[in-house]
Amino acid sequence: MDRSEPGSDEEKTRIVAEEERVLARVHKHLAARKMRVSTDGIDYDAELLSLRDQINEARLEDVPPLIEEMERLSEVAARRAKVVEGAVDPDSPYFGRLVLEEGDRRREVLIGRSTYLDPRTGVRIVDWRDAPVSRVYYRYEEGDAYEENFGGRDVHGEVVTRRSLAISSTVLRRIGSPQGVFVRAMDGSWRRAGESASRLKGGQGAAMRPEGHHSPADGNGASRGKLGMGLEGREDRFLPEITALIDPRQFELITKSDAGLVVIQGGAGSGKTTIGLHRLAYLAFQDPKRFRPDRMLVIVYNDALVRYISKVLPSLGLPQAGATGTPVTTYERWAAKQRISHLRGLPEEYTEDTPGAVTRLKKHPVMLRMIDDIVARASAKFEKWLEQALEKIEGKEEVLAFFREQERAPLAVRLMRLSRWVAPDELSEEDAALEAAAEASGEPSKRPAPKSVAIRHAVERVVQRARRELLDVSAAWAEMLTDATALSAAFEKHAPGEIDPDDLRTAVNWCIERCGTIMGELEIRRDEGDRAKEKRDSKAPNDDVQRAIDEEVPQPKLVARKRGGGDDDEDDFEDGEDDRSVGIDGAIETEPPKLDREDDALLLRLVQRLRGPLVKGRERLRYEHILIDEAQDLSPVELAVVLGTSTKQRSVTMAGDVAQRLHMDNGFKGWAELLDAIRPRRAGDASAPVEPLTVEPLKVQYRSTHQIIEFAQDVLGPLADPQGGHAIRSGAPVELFRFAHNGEAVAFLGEALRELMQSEPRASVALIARYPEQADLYHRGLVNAEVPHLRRIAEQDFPFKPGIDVTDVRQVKGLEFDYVVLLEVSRASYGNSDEARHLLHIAATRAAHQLWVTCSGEPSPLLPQSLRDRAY
Ligand SMILES: Nc1ncnc2c1ncn2[C@@H]1O[C@H](COP(=O)(O)OP(=O)(O)OP(=O)(O)O)[C@@H](O)[C@H]1O
Repeated sequence: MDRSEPGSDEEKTRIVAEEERVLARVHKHLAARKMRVSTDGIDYDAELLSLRDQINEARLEDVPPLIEEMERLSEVAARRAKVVEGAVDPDSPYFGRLVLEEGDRRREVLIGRSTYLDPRTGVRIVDWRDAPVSRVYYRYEEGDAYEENFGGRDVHGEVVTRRSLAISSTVLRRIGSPQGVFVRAMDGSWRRAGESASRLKGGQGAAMRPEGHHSPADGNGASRGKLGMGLEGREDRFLPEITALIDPRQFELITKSDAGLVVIQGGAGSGKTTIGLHRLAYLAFQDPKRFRPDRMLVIVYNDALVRYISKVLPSLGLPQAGATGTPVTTYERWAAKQRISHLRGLPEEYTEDTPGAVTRLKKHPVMLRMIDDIVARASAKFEKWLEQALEKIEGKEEVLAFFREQERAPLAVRLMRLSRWVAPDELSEEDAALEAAAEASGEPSKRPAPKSVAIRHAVERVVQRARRELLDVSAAWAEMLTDATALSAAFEKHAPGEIDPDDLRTAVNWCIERCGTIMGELEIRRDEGDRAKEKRDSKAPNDDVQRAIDEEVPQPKLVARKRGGGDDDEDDFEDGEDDRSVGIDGAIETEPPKLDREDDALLLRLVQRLRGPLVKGRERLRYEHILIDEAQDLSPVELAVVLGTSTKQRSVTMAGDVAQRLHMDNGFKGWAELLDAIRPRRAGDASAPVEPLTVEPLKVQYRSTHQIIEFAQDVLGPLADPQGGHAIRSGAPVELFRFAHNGEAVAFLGEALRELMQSEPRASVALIARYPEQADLYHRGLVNAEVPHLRRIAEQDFPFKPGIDVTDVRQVKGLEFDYVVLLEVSRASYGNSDEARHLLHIAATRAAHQLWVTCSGEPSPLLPQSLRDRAY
């Protein structure tokens, strides 16, 4: 469309004027209300107190109307409190405007982040989470007829006007309407989005608009060799602003049923994280009691996202993460915390150099089957002991039947139930707490308990023994990882051909060495703990559920073992910092034993299956809703552990993208396979219900331009999903720049970046290398080239501010930047492997508007041929 035709200017003027008028009216009203609230507010408390006095003194027949009046008044007071306190932010009071026509009635509804209704003035702001009005906003377009149920009434109507608005610091800055997107420039003038961008490019007609629809004629190379799209005045893409733009498909996912597992699969930048977080906010609004913020959990991929999301949660109406807020964490942090709190005494540090073969083994879905087998073997062993102990006692069959009926519960719970059943009068507080914690794991049997003292004694003896010998999680873990025969049999049975025998050997050898040391240390500490315990008053009440089921004695922090230092056993377990051992000859000695990161999941899964659900203090650790972002990068065992903390309704959102896998060794094959792997399988129950699986695809990739998405799909090669999504914006072509030497590359980029920072000081730029060392090199070079606003990001410490972040590809997952330059996309950095394809895909799709690729050696074979042909 020709943007300069007079008609479109009139349209712009009319729409802008309309919206400015509405905003002025709302501001005027809000200012007046502020005055009113402070001067003529009714004192509802006083009125209610007076009514209460009247009721006390009233005759019987007068009481009902007084009570009715009291109820009415308290409702009004509550509503008013909600509305008045409903914190309409005058800086940004709403982000959407609807004009609805129902019969001969027309009404205007503004959509915002909280509700504010004033029938007198007709100012009506409705919270976006408040259906059904929000449904009309999100699901219908301007001109659509709708049918909705408002407060029990079926209503037909038409959407006369539907606009999205960006208002910040009280100023209207952007209007989205079917007639076009209008943006306020710094000088206060209004333009259609796209106009100024193409003008900045010398009017060559390349449609580098930050908004609008993609047209194939766009992107004709007008910007070759120039970084920057003239994004002055562009809209903020941060979460709060996106609430206005959510599309009907995304809205459908946000408002999905509050029970069951939902998998959102979507290409890079299709809004998975956005939707997951809005879903959290929506659920909390619909049922604030159940979805209390602190009863939900958000697991994201990295620390940068933890920081970013914690910061934006309040804008979605959820309190800041903290004691009462929703915990936002990475899986690794969450798992380490749980593991340390449930299994004290094990090392708290992790090895940095876990071999790939070990990771592959420990993350393989077969580990879940191994854990099933361990639990089944332990139960069988217990049954055998029980049978032997009860051999000549009448009623044996009944006891065994009771134990077998509890099959669904973790072993510790089964033992506890059994001993409570035979000796109900010996109910301890711990037992009751454990039962409460295990409530979801199958009901206790209703059989009448046997009275025989002989049974009682025999059962107690066997239960005691089992608690000592069968519930030892660390021992089970060590046994599982070091039994090469059992491991290879399990692979043979469940995943034939999925592990290389050499890999298995390497992994088992590694585990034998590590588990041996760790278990040895644990053994000594237990002995010491036992001795210490003996000294203490052994009858001291212990009301800690965790300890009731914890056979391991809590210990001071494990520190380095001195070896070769002579007789210094006494020093082995000092409660102190890491005292790396120094031998007689002064040489640095062996490191203290460490776990592999992957051990956390295995240990925690064993805790869940043997001892019972994870706990927090005295209560079961349970989340009403769990959002797991980048779920494709968790292994089935890790997911099973996290999902084991969801409530019975299992309200879970898993967001992910098969194309953005980073952990190639986590056994991920697809969503269906993943869910199948974590499906509960209980001994002897092959028909356990398969969890209903809904994989919900998101098809529109909002972040990046059509050119960037095409490039990113190309580098995936055979891994690309033919059903993948599509971009809706068009921009500059992706460029490849080849240099003879990286010094030349630095000089070239230095100039382009200096220019960019000058012309677009608000732009966010990422320079993404494959390896940290490359990032260091470029960073140093660019500092010398005096590029301003330069930051070297090595540890996820992105400031989310305009400027240039020089980093490596493993840091950037889930993030986004206006411009991205991929550094050194050479054969050496991105060879022909699946991992390199995924990495390149992830790095490229961080760019919203423009992508450059540089290389000073032989270009990567993953780069599209056409790009290599036209490289600079
Ligand atoms: N309906 C929408 N309209 C406009 N922009 C949107 C919409 N939904 C999401 N976005 C924007 O698209 C970008 C990508 O969103 P988000 O980060 O949620 O995607 P993602 O699928 O999680 O991405 P990735 O897979 O790369 O982690 C963000 O800038 C977001 O604000």
